[in-house]
Amino acid sequence: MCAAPGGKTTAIAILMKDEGEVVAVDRSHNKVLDIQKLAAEMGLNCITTYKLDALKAVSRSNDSYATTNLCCNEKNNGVTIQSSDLPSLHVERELTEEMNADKSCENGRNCNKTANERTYVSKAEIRKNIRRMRNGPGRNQCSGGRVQNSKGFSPHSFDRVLLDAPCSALGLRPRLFAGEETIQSLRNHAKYQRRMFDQAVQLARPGGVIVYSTCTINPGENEALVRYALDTYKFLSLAQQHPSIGGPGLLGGCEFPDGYTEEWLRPGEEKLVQRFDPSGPLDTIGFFIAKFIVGSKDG
Ligand SMILES: C[S@@+](CC[C@H](N)C(=O)[O-])C[C@H]1O[C@@H](n2cnc3c(N)ncnc32)[C@H](O)[C@@H]1O
Repeated sequence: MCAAPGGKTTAIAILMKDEGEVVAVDRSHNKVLDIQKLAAEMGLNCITTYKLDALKAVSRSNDSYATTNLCCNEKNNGVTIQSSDLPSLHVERELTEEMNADKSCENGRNCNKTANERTYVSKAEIRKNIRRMRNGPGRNQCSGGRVQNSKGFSPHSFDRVLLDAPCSALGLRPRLFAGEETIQSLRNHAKYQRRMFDQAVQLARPGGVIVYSTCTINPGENEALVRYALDTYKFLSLAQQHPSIGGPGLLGGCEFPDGYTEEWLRPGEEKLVQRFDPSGPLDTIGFFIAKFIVGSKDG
């Protein structure tokens, strides 16, 4: 979940020796294309991509597996457009010439066509076509590939779920704190992540694994999410991670002056998560990883 641009998706596929199936979803059409491109560049075939909002990752219908629709590009009968299928540059020249010819006609010079023969192509249209040829089609017109739209997956569809959640990114060096986040926006990230995690919990089968990760050092989006997960879903337990190179998680919690409280980890849990601190001895960005085993969901 939240897979674009596909760094972790492709790493997982490589660890799986390109066998089995890795389903990568992201809510952004163009970013899903980025995953496809990366997978193709790396010669990986076991990755299936979908455009899907992680907040709606669980299907509301009874359809098994994914309910998918073609997002666009129906005219191509499902054939992925390769760059060689795009109009070539000589067409660009022809269009430019046509544009110039139109201009001449407008000026009443060098015009061999009768008014009826002339097909009017506006300059804006020509410019748009030239742009499309250079850059590929626009955002909502399938920029060079097909993106399948998923309506969600049935509960328990997956052996393992990685939720690499969108976050405040307070661990990204050298930016770190860019001043864009407020206390409220940090709390909003946490709310959003919990809702995505709720979906991940439903998608993972009993006996499966959920990994939650962020690239922020904000405990509200990390340790507090783990607390929420363990307190809400009694069938989840933290699992040891291999390799384990990050530092321990934060114990305790925090009470803010406005009364808002965050509960973090309890003794024994801190060594089961990995916290990467950009100010620490490891030369890394800030990052956080928690791995959960999904127990029986009955009772
Ligand atoms: C931290 S990045 C993921 C990086 C990626 N996992 C990788 O390793 O290459 C977060 C991603 O979440 C996606 N995203 C944000 N909100 C989403 C949502 N509601 N549903 C699905 N994806 C979402 C963004 O488009 C972004 O690509």
